[in-house]
Parts: sequence; structure tokens; C-alpha cells
Amino acid sequence: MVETGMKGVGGSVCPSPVGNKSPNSGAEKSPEEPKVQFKQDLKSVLVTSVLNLEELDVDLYRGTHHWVPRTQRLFGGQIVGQALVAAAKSVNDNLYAHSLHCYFVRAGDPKVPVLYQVERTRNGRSFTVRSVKAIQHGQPILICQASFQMIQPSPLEHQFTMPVVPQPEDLSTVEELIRIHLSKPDLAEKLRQGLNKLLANEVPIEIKPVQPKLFSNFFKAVPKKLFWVRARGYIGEGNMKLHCCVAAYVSDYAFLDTALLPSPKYRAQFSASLDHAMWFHTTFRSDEWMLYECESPWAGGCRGLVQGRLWRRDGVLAVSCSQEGVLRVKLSKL
Ligand SMILES: CC(C)(COP(=O)(O)OP(=O)(O)OC[C@H]1O[C@@H](n2cnc3c(N)ncnc32)[C@H](O)[C@@H]1OP(=O)(O)O)[C@@H](O)C(=O)NCCC(=O)NCCSC(=O)CCCC(=O)O
Repeated sequence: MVETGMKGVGGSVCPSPVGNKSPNSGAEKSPEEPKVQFKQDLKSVLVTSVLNLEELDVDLYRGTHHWVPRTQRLFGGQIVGQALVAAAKSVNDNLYAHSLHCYFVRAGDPKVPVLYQVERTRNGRSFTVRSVKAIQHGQPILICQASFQMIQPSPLEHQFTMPVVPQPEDLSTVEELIRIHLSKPDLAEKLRQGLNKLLANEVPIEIKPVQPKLFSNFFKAVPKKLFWVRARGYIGEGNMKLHCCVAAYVSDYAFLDTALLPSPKYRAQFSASLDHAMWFHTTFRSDEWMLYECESPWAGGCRGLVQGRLWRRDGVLAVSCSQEGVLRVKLSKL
């Protein structure tokens, strides 16, 4: 369960540059450590811009965009994160977000802002429920229910054990891995262009793959992947409401393609998340490395199911996530 004590919140791990067809890279590190692209002392853009909603009226907010995927439909994590910001603004300081359930019902249009309309569904004694509609062009693009609870200690406690993996300091970021590829003289031109486009992507999330088989979708793999993830920039301690909203943003990134891992001969022609659910178990910092353990127990009927766990570095299970997405695939040419 996550504190909401902030009234004014204001495949592969990396998407493939040319669909899902791409050559293998190893886990090798650059001989000379590349410089980190974003300064860590800068305030996270997620805080200063994306999740900083404008209040238009009581329970009505407007959100703007930062990073827009190549598909030119709004990033689902952004809409979920903003919806949670809007919901959390309408609950008391002693209440903590513990879960949310969303449906993405229409593609988000990056050309216009998104309105968030909050309905105060119920204020209970322990639990409080909010319903949020994200609207563009007069129609819902997302419907979200979020539930909040006051702190209620319980003797009933357990969690799975965090997988044992290398620490983030011993791994390379996606950008570093891409630069290693770009330094190869025999790299195909189309791939070089795709990699450069990926580098230009200003995603406000930093990722370090645990098994950096970047662009290696030739090989059938189990539908599981692990990567360290954190919001770019500094957010700081204490504002759990904000960390929760940032985690909502982060959790939708590089999640659904886990369902493509066992079928390397196909690449996604059309993919989009249909729904997204999250459960917040305890406090965490979204600007500190967390291990994202993703797996896909099932795919079929042009859909894939993915489940994820965000672990704190100290082995505490902080967040669980679940998502189903539409996956319309075609045979890869490579
Ligand atoms: C899910 C849908 C598309 C469902 O609507 P629908 O009218 O039932 O759509 P649909 O019939 O499934 O068509 C969708 C699309 O799939 C195409 N299609 C249909 N059949 C085939 C086929 N056999 N082969 C190839 N393509 C096919 C259709 O032409 C549609 O394309 P279009 O949307 O018109 O460009 C809709 O509700 C929607 O757009 N919802 C919003 C989904 C969304 O935007 N989610 C969040 C963004 S995805 C995300 O954030 C993940 C990011 C991952 C990351 O970057 O890591």
C-alpha cells in the first residue's frame, strides 16, 4: 500500500529499431565507459511536466505529453500515471493508493491534451474508491478505477523472493548497448538508422537489461525478462503519492513485448495495451533502481497476457502489475 500524503502532485528490453528483426549483441561492455546521457541531478521531467496536471475545475484536470512513441498514439503509462495523479488529488492525506485497474478504450491523440474527470465513487471507513475518465475529443480514451486505504497493519505477511541478478552498477544502460552496436563498422545501414532513432528517443525512463540480448529476437526464448528500471532525474524521498504515479508510468514501458519472446519468427504489426492493473504493496523510490521481473504466462487470440513485479533493491516486493494487450503479428523477413 502506498502513501498518498502529497496533496499537490503537482522480446527485448528495448524496442527494436526495425520491428522485431535485429541481430544479436552480447553482454559485453564498452571498453571505455560511455557518459550517462542525462544528468542525474536534474529534476525528473516526469515530475516537472508529465505528472504535473493543471487543475481546471473541481475534480477536472488537464495533462500534457512529453515522450510520444513512434506509433503516434499516446503512451499508455503516461495516461495511467496522470489518471492516478488526478484520483489521488481527491483523497485525504491519510489514504494510500493500493491498486488500480484501467482499460485503454481508444488510442490517445498526441496533438491535443488529455482531460481527467474524477468521480468520487465511495469514501469508506478503510477504503476509498475513485473512478477516472481520461477524455480527448469528447470521448473516453481510458477508464480507470483506483482504490486507496488507510494504514492498517496486519500479522498476515508474505512475499516471493527476489531473483538473484547482477547489480545495476555492473550492467550497461540501453543507450550504452546501442552505442556499442553503433561503433561496429559492419552494421547494416537500416539498423544503424533505427538505432540512431532509438537514441534520439527522449524516454524519461532509464533501463539496464539483466540479460542484454539487445536486438536478438532471432532466438526462441522463454517469455520472461528482467531489467533494472528507474525514472530519469531526481525525485527525492517522502512523496509516495508521486512515486506511485511515476511507477504507473514506468510499468507500462517494455512490458507487453514479453509476450513476443517465445515467437521470434513473428514481429508485431500492431500492438497496444488493452488494460493495465497495478497493486502497490509498500513504499519505494521510483527514481532509484528497481528490478522489473516480467513474464507472459499466455498468448492467444491476437492477445498476450503479461505480469510483472517491481522489486526494491533490498529485495522487498514493491509493486505487482498485470496487462493484456492486442498483438497482431506478421512473419519477420529476417
Ligand atoms: C485496442 C483497440 C485498437 C481496439 O479497437 P478495435 O476497433 O477493436 O481495433 P482492431 O479491430 O483490433 O484494430 C486495431 C488495429 O489493428 C489493425 N488490424 C486489425 N486486424 C488486423 C490484422 N489481421 N492484421 C493487421 N492489422 C490488423 C486495424 O487496422 C487497426 O489499426 P488502426 O488502429 O486503424 O491503425 C482500441 O481500443 C484502442 O486503440 N485502444 C487504446 C490502446 C492504447 O492506446 N493503449 C495504450 C498505448 S500502447 C502502450 O502504451 C504500450 C507501450 C509499450 C512500449 O512502448 O513499451
